[in-house]
Amino acid sequence: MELSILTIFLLCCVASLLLYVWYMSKDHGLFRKLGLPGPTPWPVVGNMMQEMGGAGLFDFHVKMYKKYKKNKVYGVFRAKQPALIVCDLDMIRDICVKHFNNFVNRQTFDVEPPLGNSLLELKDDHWKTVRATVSPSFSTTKLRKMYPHIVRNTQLLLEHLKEKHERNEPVELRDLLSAYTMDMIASTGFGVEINSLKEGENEFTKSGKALLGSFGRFIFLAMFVNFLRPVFKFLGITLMPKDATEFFTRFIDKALESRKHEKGGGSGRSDFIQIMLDAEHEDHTEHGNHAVNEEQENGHNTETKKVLSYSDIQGQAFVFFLAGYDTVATVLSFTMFLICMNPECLKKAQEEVDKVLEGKFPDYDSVQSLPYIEMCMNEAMRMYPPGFILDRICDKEIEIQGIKIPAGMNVTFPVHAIHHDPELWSEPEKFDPERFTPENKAERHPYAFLPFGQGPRNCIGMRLGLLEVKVAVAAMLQTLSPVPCEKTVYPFTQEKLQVKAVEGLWIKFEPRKKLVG
Ligand code: HEM
Repeated sequence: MELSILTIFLLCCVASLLLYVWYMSKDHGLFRKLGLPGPTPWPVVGNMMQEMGGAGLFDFHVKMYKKYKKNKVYGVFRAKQPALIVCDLDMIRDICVKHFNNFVNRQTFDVEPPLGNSLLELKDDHWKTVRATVSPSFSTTKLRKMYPHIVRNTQLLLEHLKEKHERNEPVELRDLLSAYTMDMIASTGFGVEINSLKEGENEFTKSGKALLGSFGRFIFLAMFVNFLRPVFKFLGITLMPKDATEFFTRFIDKALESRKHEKGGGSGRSDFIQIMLDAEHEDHTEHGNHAVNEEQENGHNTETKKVLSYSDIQGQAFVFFLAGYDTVATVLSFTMFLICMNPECLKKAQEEVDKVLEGKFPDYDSVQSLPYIEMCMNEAMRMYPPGFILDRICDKEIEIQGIKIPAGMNVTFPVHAIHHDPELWSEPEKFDPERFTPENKAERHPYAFLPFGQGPRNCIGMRLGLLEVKVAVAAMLQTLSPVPCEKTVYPFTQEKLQVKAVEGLWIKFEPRKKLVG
């Protein structure tokens, strides 16, 4: 009997499909074999339908965390990839700090450059060298140098909000403050003023959104068809959206190129790329004999600094855009919104600002003395942490707190679920900045609060991020009062896969005090 071409084709399709189902599901018995609990994985998708679909990522991990907390860990499969979710805070501490050398890397998917060359993705010794070189860019001295950029952009934000008030227009905090953050990054990172706040959507905010909005495409390509990567490469298909990546790469290249033609290579400028270029120059002149930087003083990364390659600089400049954009905008918008929705907190925050700043725009030193504003920011980051899930890869098999972790395993910290654990935070859905008084903090496990991760691979931009948010919150509360408006929805619905309010964060601003001097 002869088979028609169509029949052969159909048989090949069925065989490929069966092969695909087998390949994607063959390891799904791993956690059972290891004697570790977890929800039952489905063929091919593992637990992704439960994790990403249904009630959403946040609810899924809150439920699983509650169910398996007593077991310290639970296992899930993201398609064929296993991930061990760690609920035990002592285990998280040991992974991040005590056994850091066995957990240096995050899970990566060979993302193409420049993101692939950034600190987020780099591995092992290459990561250590770049991190040690870039760390001093966030020292007190360097942040002071960047401060005038922050002041200029915050003053533009205040003017913009006053105009909104004059036109009696409400503002959606997330969009507004994303534009402000983009202006701040271009300015503190590259010494360029891009005016997203005034212009509304421009190429910068559009490309920033495109990069952040590519999560679904990234997950699909990296999780379900990763084995086809050579074919993608051949066809020019990338994990990150090409146009947006190229837009930022062109901008970074132009900024780097222009420094070559400036007097002294741009030295005297106080932005992030200049600090990286100066670090290179320092190395040439001092032959690598550098003063100890702040991070080294804190016991992290005692590597000697080395010269960064062009692609290293490009990678870090790119991540300055990516890592500092949505994170800062999220913390800033939720902090302002939650303060606005809790009038007693608003009153306390404004009293503090009035007392400490004495009617003057916050300077670098005065902004360090605003403990109540900091408590409000911490509480907003507890409820809505931008890094709601963090991970590390286990290098060699190890036993931690009685749990055996195999080599190559992804260990994930469910930050959002930990931040909403009622045993750590009573009434976790309530906005209560008092949780962050020094006394209350001292009573809690130090790993109960993880907005910037922990250990040598924590957020390198933490101090800059906190500074940007604190200056903006203080300056807004000093001269304006946030008030609810007709469009305000509170409590709001959180999106299923992003730290975002479905209905938006709408408020109005009313004028308050004028600055002196
Ligand atoms: C309030 C704002 C911010 C929040 C909440 C935040 C949060 C985080 C978190 C949770 C991580 C992962 C840490 C870990 O795995 O332990 C991280 C890593 C990182 N962040 Fe931030 N971030 C913020 C602002 C910034 C800013 C302004 C920059 C830069 C310019 C930045 C650059 C980075 C980089 C480069 C990494 C990777 C570090 C490494 O792997 O060595 N972040 N951030």
